[in-house]
Formats: sequence, C-alpha cells, structure tokens
Amino acid sequence: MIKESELILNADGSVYHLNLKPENIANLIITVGDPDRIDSITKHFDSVEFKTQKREFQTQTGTYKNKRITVVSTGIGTDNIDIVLNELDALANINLKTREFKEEQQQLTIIRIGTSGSIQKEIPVDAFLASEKAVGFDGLLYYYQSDAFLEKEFAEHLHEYLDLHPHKARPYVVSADQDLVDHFSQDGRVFKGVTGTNVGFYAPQGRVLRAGLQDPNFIDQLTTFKFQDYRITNLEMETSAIYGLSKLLGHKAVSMNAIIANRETGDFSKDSLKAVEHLILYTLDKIITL
Ligand SMILES: O=P(O)(O)O[C@H]1O[C@H](CO)[C@@H](O)[C@H]1O
Ligand SMILES: O=c1cc[nH]c(=O)[nH]1
Repeated sequence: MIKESELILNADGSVYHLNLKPENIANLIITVGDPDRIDSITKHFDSVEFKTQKREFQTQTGTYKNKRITVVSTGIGTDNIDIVLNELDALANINLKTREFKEEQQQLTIIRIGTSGSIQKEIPVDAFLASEKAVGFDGLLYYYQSDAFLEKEFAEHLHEYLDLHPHKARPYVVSADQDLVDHFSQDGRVFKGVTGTNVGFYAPQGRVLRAGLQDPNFIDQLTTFKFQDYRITNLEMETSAIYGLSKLLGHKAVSMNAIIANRETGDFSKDSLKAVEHLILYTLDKIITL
C-alpha cells in the first residue's frame, strides 16, 4: 500500500497536482506546454466532457471524430513532466482507493504538441518535426532505474564530443515509440530528428542576453555532432522526460514539434501561433487513423 505522503490525493480523491480522477482521462493523451494551447486543440473537438485546472496543469477531455482524447498542459520543463507523467500513470495503473497497483497494466499513448528551436539550417521555421530520439541534458532520468533503456553508446559519444564543464548533468538518450514516429511522419513534410531537451531557455539553449555562458561552444558543437546517421536537430524543454518516463512506466510517446526559431539562421517564425495551429490540425488528423 502506497503511503498518503507518497501518493497524495485531494479531498475529492483526485491526484494532487492534476486534480484528476481515473474516469476523467482517456487512453490517448495530448500534452502541451502552454495552457492556452488546450483551447486551440479542443475547439476542433465534437464535444468536451470534462475540464479542470490547478496551477499550470489544465486538462480537458472530449472527443474528436469519435476518438476520446485528453489534453493536458504541463507548463514548462522536465520537472513538471515528472509530475504529469507520474500522476497520469497513477490514474491509469494504481487503484486510488486501495493504494495498490492494478493487476492489469494500462498503456497510455502520449503525444506532445510543442514548440521548438531548430539548430540545423535546413530545418526552417514553420516546419514540423517528429522526435525519433531525445537527448536529455536535464538529469531527471538518473533519479530512476533507467539503465535498461537509456542508449549509452550515443550518450557516451556525445558526452566525449561536448566535453562540457563537469558540474553539468551527463546527457542521456532515449527513443520515442518508433511506430508512433512513423505514423506521425508518414507525410513527407514532417522532418524526423533528435531533440535536445534542457533545463532552461537561455544559457541551457546557448542564448546570451546579459549573462555569459560557461560553455560558449555548446550549441555549435551540438549542431555539428554526428552519431551513426543521427544529428541533433532541435532544442526544447520537455521531450527527454516524456520519453524516459514513458519507457519506464510502459507507455508509448511521440513528440511533435512546431519549429518556431532557427538558431543557425537567426530566424523566428513570422506567425508562430499559426505554425502551432497547423501542427495541431496535422496531428489531430493523424490521430484519427491511429
Ligand atoms: O511550447 P511548449 O510546449 O511550451 O514548448 C517549448 O516552449 C517553452 C519555452 O518557450 C518550453 O516549454 C519548450 O519546450
Ligand atoms: O528555441 C526554442 C523555441 C521554443 N522552445 C524552446 O525551448 N526553444
């Protein structure tokens, strides 16, 4: 039995941060960083049966062309993903009344619709990219027993190539669900790539405003790095943790990115909301045939 201090429930029996009960979620989950993006998705739904909100975690569940889908906002960062993935998994796989694991494990399908910055010239702003793998610079997965599925050879090559200041977390590499990547990139206009996830938007993604960088060559090195046929294509702040926790808990995940910045050319999308809207429509359309 899991203690009250470990699996915290609200007075109404919902999970602590997400404010959700098991019946409130579908098997198919879309995650977004920005809570405002939820309405941009569910405005296309046939109907919405449930809505709730606590802090940056907002949820709506409804149906799109007869598919039941839950849309959850995670806010920014892998620390929030730790909360969202663990609480979604608890809703699916722990009996909240007895606080025991359910006998039969439920597998969730998790699709992130996010924004991201490209670090390769030929992946322009307004492009779509499906993350085949994520490189986590965030260190979160090292708090879990993740050895079995982390891709050590890739991570080791990258670690040696980058030679970052030793105070930083060692990068880890984890794959998406390949069937989901293939499904969501059938359409030739979707790039496939390796997404770098880091703990911040500025120095952790090599951006300099007033504060200087400890490792000034970090992003240039990421851009030129190669392992087998893989290159690191884009940067954002959640995908590594979504992929890692999904593997750990037995769920399937894919991260779909609207590229809104190109760090090599210095471009920013002229209309990033429109780029996201296009990715939402594309992803919803592909969800129908899952
Ligand atoms: O647009 P979302 O999904 O929030 O994703 C990206 O945008 C945020 C930074 O602006 C980070 O969360 C990053 O991962
Ligand atoms: O460059 C970018 C753009 C969106 N989100 C990020 O985290 N980085």
